[in-house]
Amino acid sequence: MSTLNKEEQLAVIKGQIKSYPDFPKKGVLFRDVFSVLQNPPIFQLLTDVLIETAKAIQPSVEVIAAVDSRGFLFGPLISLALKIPFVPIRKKGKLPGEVMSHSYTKEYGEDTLQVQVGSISKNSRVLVVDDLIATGGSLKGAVELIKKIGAKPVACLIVIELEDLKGREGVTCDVISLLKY
Ligand SMILES: O=P(O)(O)OC[C@H]1O[C@H](OP(=O)(O)OP(=O)(O)O)[C@H](O)[C@@H]1O
Ligand SMILES: Nc1ncnc2[nH]cnc12
Repeated sequence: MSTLNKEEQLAVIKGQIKSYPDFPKKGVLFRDVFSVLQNPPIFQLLTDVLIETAKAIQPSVEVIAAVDSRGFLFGPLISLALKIPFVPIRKKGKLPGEVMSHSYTKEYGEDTLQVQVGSISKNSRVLVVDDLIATGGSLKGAVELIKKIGAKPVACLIVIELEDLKGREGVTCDVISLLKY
């Protein structure tokens, strides 16, 4: 794998992603990132590419935040490699203590995200991680929450981008995606 250039590495990862028409609703083509995790060498390759990409972000990031739940597959791995804290942004009702909330619309429904007040130091530079951007509702919600608690979203790092849905347009920081559909 290591002899492949970046473009070839991304092509190998993309080749592992399975797509399911009409899931979870008619008209949605579901891109299943879990299919990558079923192949350890390709999961390792994806993890390495994410870590390398996160390390190159300028200004350097101080905290990794990831979106419940598929963002949790990758966010902690990146935080360990960069030796910086990991903070979860969870769906409503899952986090104890004082939280801030943001409701939003996504490709196949509505939801509310929450973050614990005090989980990220004020003015910290944050990288937001998720598996996929569709309409951008979830990512936009996560970015707004990070701002609400006084931290600074520097960029979002996403595995899969559904470009036709133009989700990145609503997100108020840089969006870096590895695989475009
Ligand atoms: O750009 P959007 O239209 O907001 O859609 C993208 C979001 O949808 C999926 O999460 P989902 O809410 O289905 O939860 P899950 O990760 O727990 O499956 C995906 O993991 C993203 O977080
Ligand atoms: N098309 C899609 N595939 C996988 N996850 C999604 N989340 C929102 N839209 C999605």
